[in-house]
Amino acid sequence: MAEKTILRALNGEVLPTPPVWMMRQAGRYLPEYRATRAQAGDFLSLCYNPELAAEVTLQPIRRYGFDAAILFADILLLPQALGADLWFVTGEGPRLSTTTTPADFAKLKTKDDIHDTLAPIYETVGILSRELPNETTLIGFAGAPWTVATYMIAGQGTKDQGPAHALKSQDRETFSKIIDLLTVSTIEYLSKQVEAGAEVVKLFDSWAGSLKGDDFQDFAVEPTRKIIAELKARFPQLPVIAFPREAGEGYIGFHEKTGADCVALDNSITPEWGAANVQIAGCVQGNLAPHHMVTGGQALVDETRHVVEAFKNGPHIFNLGHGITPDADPENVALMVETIRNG
Ligand SMILES: Cc1c2[nH]c(c1CCC(=O)O)Cc1[nH]c(c(CCC(=O)O)c1C)Cc1[nH]c(c(CCC(=O)O)c1C)Cc1[nH]c(c(C)c1CCC(=O)O)C2
Repeated sequence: MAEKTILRALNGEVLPTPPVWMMRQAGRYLPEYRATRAQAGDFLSLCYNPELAAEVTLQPIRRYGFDAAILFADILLLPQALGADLWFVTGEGPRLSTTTTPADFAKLKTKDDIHDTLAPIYETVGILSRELPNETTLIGFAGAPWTVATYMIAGQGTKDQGPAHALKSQDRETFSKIIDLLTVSTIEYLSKQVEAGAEVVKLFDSWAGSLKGDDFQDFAVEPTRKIIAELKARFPQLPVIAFPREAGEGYIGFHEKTGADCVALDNSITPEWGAANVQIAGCVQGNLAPHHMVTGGQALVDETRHVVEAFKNGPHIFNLGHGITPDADPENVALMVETIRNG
């Protein structure tokens, strides 16, 4: 039987205390992260510097003793490896060269040509698998194809993913080709992470909630199912976490439809709803609202206890419902961890 708490929960075990980690746990709310990022120069230079990327991954483990470390990288490194230009505008977010026409698509590389660009990421994974404490699980990740496609098509983050929805209806062929290229490339990218030492992988589908009806099946469920099926063919023991953020009713049956071992829940659903409708099918991860890491106090303690209590009868990994924000207070994170572990 697996020893590490995260692997035990992913294997379906119900633990007396849920293991815990946080999305974006290595991030700007930590002064030591800001210092290392300044040393690297900027965010992308940090992602591609294996020593420093490993250092920021380890910082929250040292501070809080989280049960898992997530590789420090970004979901947009894959489109960059496929040939898109990528840069970050401070205070605004990512920008990419757009892929919207057959000619744009034809310029992209193939799934077999991504590894030169991504080699430093695999090196970071290798360093982490050697340096992490024995009890800490190493999580690799990628964006799910739909979410990554929304950025490639719009060239930036969008509120409603309008440009991706438009391409989907106006040039279905090009849109589908982008999704398919991302699907096969993600399989190769995650396989290399696993070979380098990732013990679990997570697929971030941050914009799954904007896919409705058949689109949710075709572009959130199906690419995720294909990626998981091929990864499990290659690595039969590999646990996979899927995060179809704001899927709502779409969360129901997501384990069975995709083969995910764990489904991560966001804050748009209550823990009770998640337990009754999603955890019945397997492990869930979540779902404390990230604002508690800013506001703290008794509400943080009460809500942390509420989440633990609601999920206590099934396999559960404690996490936030989305990434911790830069304005969070590191003391509040300590209070959350203390509350989970000591009641
Ligand atoms: C949509 C998306 C992106 N990146 C990611 C998603 C999906 C999850 C989600 O919905 O949050 C995922 C991601 N981004 C990052 C990680 C590393 C692992 C982790 O800490 O969870 C992961 C898993 C680091 C990061 N990725 C980014 C930062 C902040 C960069 C900085 O230091 O300035 C970090 C730590 C930048 C980023 N990267 C992206 C955006 C939109 C931004 C800008 C927004 C922001 O500033 O928070 C794309």
